[in-house]
Amino acid sequence: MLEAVDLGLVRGGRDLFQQLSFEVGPGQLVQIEGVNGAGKTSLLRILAGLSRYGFSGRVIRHAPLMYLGHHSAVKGMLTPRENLAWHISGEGSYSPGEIDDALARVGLYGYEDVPSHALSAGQHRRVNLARLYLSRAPLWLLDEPFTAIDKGGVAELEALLVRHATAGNAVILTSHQSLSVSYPVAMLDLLTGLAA
Ligand SMILES: Nc1ncnc2c1ncn2[C@@H]1O[C@H](COP(=O)(O)OP(=O)(O)OP(=O)(O)O)[C@@H](O)[C@H]1O
Repeated sequence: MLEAVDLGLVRGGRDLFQQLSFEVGPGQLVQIEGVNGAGKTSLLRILAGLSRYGFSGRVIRHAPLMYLGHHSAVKGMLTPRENLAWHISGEGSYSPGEIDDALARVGLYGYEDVPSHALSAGQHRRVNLARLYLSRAPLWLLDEPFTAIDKGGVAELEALLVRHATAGNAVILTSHQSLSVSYPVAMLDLLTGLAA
């Protein structure tokens, strides 16, 4: 689904990674590991095609992807329903029922029409995560998807990622926590590459 070939990135005079090559195929759940500032977000943005310059190597994408960034892109003036509809408008057409169903799946039933500035940090993240329930992209690139999510939400999200991978899709994510899933998680180290 995705090939990274000889990727290299220097930031602030520091080599974050060099000659990093790996392939991610159907069914794979890949976790990028590394300490704060190691370059996980930078790599994910390169993989997503959001960083076009400043790195060496190339990325070959064989499948449509969805990227969910670290920072919440939820507009405070809009409701969760409006935010979600806006975010997924480029991916296809969805009925109001599908949008409400996605919000319900992330625990936002009853909050569909509340201005988003009145929601908590975790609820903001959940508005973003609702996009995954509507996504038709086979490859998901997720930057710290568990941030600010409570225990129940983490378990549901883990189950969703496993379902996505099991269905022959792929997920690449950054996270500082280990996933509690009964599914193989391939660890991607920025210095040594993808563990077999
Ligand atoms: N726009 C930028 N300009 C210059 N340096 C940057 C920029 N963005 C990130 N960096 C630097 O690149 C390094 C890697 O940042 P990145 O956000 O990719 O790390 P990370 O592994 O995701 O960290 P964390 O676990 O803290 O989220 C950091 O040292 C950071 O200071």
